Amino acid sequence: MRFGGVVAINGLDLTINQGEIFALIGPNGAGKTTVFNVVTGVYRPTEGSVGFSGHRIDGKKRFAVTKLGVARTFQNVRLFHNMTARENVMVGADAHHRTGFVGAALGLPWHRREERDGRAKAKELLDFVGVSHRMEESAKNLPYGDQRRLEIARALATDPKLLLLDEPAAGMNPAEKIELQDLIKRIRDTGRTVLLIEHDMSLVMGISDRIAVLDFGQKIAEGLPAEVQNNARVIEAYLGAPADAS
Ligand SMILES: Nc1ncnc2c1ncn2[C@@H]1O[C@H](COP(=O)(O)OP(=O)(O)OP(=O)(O)O)[C@@H](O)[C@H]1O
Repeated sequence: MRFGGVVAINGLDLTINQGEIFALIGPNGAGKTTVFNVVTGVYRPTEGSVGFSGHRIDGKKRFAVTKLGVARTFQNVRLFHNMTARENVMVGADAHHRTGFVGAALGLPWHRREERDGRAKAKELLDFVGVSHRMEESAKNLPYGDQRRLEIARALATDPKLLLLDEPAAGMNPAEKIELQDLIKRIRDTGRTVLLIEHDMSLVMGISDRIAVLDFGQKIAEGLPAEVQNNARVIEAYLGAPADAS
């Protein structure tokens, strides 16, 4: 993937298995968020392809990728600040609803049923992420850690097979990180696949089934947490010095 003269991802070959927690790590600017943007249809890759669940999805529109079962959260929280937590989750679920705007405006019966089901589903998801006690509060009044979990609930509302989390632990305190770790495992345990970008190494090492390391748009290592942690190229990329330098 190029942006003018910048090659953000270069010859990257990644296979993520169904039902695993896969982490994408690497120094700032390595290309991690660009991978998310290419997978979710924000950018059409200048070369290469992306396959998901038997479909080729590179270049597809964002809503089409969502419909196929891919959802994401963003590096910076993106919520509807004046809507309640529950409404934010219901908006997330709209990607799968039948009626849309016209049905809502006409008050069609199946729209009313969807609305009722949507409210119940939203509560369930907020319970699942641990924010249901604040579901009628405006998103902007939630503590930061709860906003991040609300974002995850909103992404889950589309019932994704693959969930992409972009730095979910950023700005969280240690207790919130432990809860997040547990939440990500529970998401995987419901049968979903999780692709994670994260800078917090203890979180990454603690929950990932496999890890790939990017540096300047290229994959420099891939494997189990213990393998990646001890890889000389990875240590070099992070420390910015040859691995054997003393
Ligand atoms: N829309 C864009 N236009 C131009 N350059 C871009 C664009 N998006 C990303 N880049 C460039 O691509 C490279 C990879 O950026 P990317 O945001 O994917 O890195 P990252 O690994 O997610 O970094 P970070 O950990 O800091 O979020 C950077 O050099 C960045 O400046």
